[in-house]
Amino acid sequence: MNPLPAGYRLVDVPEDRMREFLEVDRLAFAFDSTPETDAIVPITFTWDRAQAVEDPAGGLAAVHASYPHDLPVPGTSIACSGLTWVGARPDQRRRGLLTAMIDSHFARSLDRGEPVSALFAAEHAIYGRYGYGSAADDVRVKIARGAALRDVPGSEELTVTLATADVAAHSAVVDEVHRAAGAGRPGWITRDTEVWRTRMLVDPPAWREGAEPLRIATVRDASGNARAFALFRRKENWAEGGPAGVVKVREAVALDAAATHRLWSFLLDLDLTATVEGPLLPVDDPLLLLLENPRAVVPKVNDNLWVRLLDLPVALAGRRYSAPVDVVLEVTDARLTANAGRWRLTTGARQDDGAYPAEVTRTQDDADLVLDVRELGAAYLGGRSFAAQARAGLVTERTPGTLQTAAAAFLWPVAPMCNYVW
Ligand SMILES: CC(=O)SCCNC(=O)CCNC(=O)[C@H](O)C(C)(C)COP(=O)(O)OP(=O)(O)OC[C@H]1O[C@@H](n2cnc3c(N)ncnc32)[C@H](O)[C@@H]1OP(=O)(O)O
Repeated sequence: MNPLPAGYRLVDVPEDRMREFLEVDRLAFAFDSTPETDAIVPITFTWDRAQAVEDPAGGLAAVHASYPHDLPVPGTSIACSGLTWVGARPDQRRRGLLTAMIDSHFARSLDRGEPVSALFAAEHAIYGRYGYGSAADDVRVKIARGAALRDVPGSEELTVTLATADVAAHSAVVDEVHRAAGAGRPGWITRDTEVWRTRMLVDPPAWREGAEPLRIATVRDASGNARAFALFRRKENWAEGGPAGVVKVREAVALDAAATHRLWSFLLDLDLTATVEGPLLPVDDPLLLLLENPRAVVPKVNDNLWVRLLDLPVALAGRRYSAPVDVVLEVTDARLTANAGRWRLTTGARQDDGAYPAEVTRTQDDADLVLDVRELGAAYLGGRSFAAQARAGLVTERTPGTLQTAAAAFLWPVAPMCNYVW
């Protein structure tokens, strides 16, 4: 455990210290809020998972919380402690407060039976030192109005309705489509509480930046079943050449190719607009394959989820594998030393879905691959190849041929991603 400076201590944060907690986060992230916005935007974590560092005078110097996520991993899902709301007051930085909070977060997560932690990183440089690996990417695209899509049979029969987004009217349909659309995608964390389902649809005026209120487009089939939705707003803009409005899409999710086609045909052809700014999309989103001219799109790829294996054998046995493998991994882990050492990962019989379960046991046998827990976290969701990591010098192959088989087993055919930042 990292020692705190003299006089500082870790404390639980009960709800009656909410104002102090939020004040630290606002100072850390340099943002302000208003009572009107606070009244609309619910706090999504629960106070039993909030923790802080108190300074010697009893004030809060740094804070964090976590969510009890059910994290989809290749072939199944696993209990995951989602680290969030991390912040240190600017006048309390760089004296080890985050490091102490991370050690505590790891210990508490393990006590709760959560073998994995995940997060969205505010800055790329922060979390690798704690053994988190960047495990997924997302892509944001800017698309010109009118961009053509390849034909998809069945798209024409689907209908689109437009409404102003409303929690009571739309949270159920948004949840239903989001849940079904992401089934089988590692990292696709669903919104499992009422508070989260509300949070996805709130629209305080302060967030609009001059654009219209949040709208929802819902795609339905002939029976009235929802097949896709997009949450978006248009921002009016008049340029010299005429109308040049922007469509800012918060979320766009579809169940299949026809629904994807229908949804994006609508978003890409709104009157008085010139550009569509997409939401977080998986790097293998069908939209990217349906565009007639993908070069007309300006893509921006960012790191998405970061993953930390807290209980290595439970975490590795808690996902499925794409191919048979029998490999000894020699792992370094400076913070959680119970993970360090050699582990044999052996897959069992192929399941009906084509994937393989695995057993993970400690071994004294010679290592086939040598790597840090950070690289194992990066590969955990199936989106980063050991072979690529080896080319970057981050994984060492000791037994020729094992890089190929282990990389094939850990990779997954569906790209990992979570489509909202928590
Ligand atoms: C999951 C999430 O919630 S992501 C949100 C993270 N929060 C933010 O980005 C808000 C603004 N930043 C902050 O509040 C703080 O700078 C924090 C929370 C990122 C770091 O808190 P601190 O208490 O200063 O971190 P701490 O002193 O424990 O630093 C540990 C190490 O990380 C390094 N470090 C910490 N933050 C950063 C950073 N943003 N960039 C580069 N290095 C960093 C420190 O230099 C130190 O390195 P060292 O061990 O080599 O000396």
